[in-house]
Amino acid sequence: MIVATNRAELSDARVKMAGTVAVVMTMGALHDGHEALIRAAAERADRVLVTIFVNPLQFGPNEDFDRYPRTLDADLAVCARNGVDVVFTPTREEMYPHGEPSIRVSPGPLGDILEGASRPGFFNGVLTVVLKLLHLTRPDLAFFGEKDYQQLTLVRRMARDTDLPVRIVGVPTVREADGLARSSRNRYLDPAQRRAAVALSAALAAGAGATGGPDAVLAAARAALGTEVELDYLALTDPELGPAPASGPARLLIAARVGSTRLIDNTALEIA
Ligand SMILES: Nc1ncnc2c1ncn2[C@@H]1O[C@H](COP(=O)(O)OP(=O)(O)OP(=O)(O)O)[C@@H](O)[C@H]1O
Ligand SMILES: CC(C)(CO)[C@@H](O)C(=O)[O-]
Ligand code: BAL
Repeated sequence: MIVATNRAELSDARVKMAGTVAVVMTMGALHDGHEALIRAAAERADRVLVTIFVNPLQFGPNEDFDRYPRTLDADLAVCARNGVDVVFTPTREEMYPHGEPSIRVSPGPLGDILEGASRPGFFNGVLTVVLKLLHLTRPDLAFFGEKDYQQLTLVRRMARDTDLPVRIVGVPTVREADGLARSSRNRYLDPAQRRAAVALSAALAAGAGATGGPDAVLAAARAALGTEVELDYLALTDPELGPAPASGPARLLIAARVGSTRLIDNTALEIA
C-alpha cells in the first residue's frame, strides 16, 4: 500500500494504478461504515484509493474541527487490512496551497435545508473539497455513505450538473447491533449518552413502520424519540429531498444532540 502525503506522490501513485479506480473519501477515524465503503469499492473497481483529510472548510467556527478524532496509524492499518492500494493523507497546506479558496462550489437551494440550515456553509465546504479530491484522484467511481444522505444527494447532483466524468455510488448505512449508525463522532459519547443515542434510529424505525400518511410517520417518529436527546430536525422528504409525497417512496431524516455531540441518521421508507 502506498501512502501519499503530497500531490506529487499522489500523482506518481495514481499513474501506476492499472484498470478502473474507485475513491473512498473520509475524514479518518475509520470504522465499520468506512470499511463497508472500501469493500464495496473493491468489488466494483480494480484499484481502491482512500483519502483521509479533515477538511477545515466544512466546519463552522463553533464546531469540532480541533477536537475531531485523528487516528492516522490505526486508519492506515484498516486500509492495509482491506487491501487498499493508495491512501492520500494531505496536509491543510497541500490541499489549500493558496489559502482558503475564493472560488467554491455552490450547493444551490438543497444546501440550505436540513444539515445546511444547521451548519451554514457546510455543503459549500464539502462540495469544494470533494471536487478538488476528484480532480486530484481522477477516479472512475466514487463511493459515499447513505448515512450522510444529503451529502450523497448533493455530490450526485454536482456530478450530474457539472458533467463530472465519475460514477457516484451510494452505500447503505452500517449500524451497531442496537441500530445506532456508525459514526466517527460516536467516540465522543460516554456510556449513558451511548445508550441514549439509540433514540435516533429507534425514531426512524418507528416512523418507517407507521401507516396513515406523512403526519402519522412524523408523529410515530417523534413519539419514539423520547426526551433524552435534543432534536435538531426530523424531516420527511421525497427521495431527492424535495417535499414529501402523500404516499410512496420517501426519506425520513433526523439530527439530534446527545449531550454536546450532534448525530445524524436517515432511512428510506414507503409512506402508506
Ligand atoms: N455508518 C456508516 N455507514 C455507511 N457509510 C458511512 C457510515 N459512516 C460514515 N460513512 C461514510 O463514510 C464517508 C466518510 O465519512 P466520515 O469520515 O465523515 O465519517 P463519519 O463517521 O460520517 O464521521 P462523522 O462522525 O464526522 O459524521 C462518507 O461517505 C460517509 O457517508
Ligand atoms: C466527503 C468528505 C470526506 C469531505 O470532506 C466528508 O464530508 C465526509 O467524510 O463525509
Ligand atoms: N460525515 C460528514 C462530514 C461532517 O459531518 O463534517
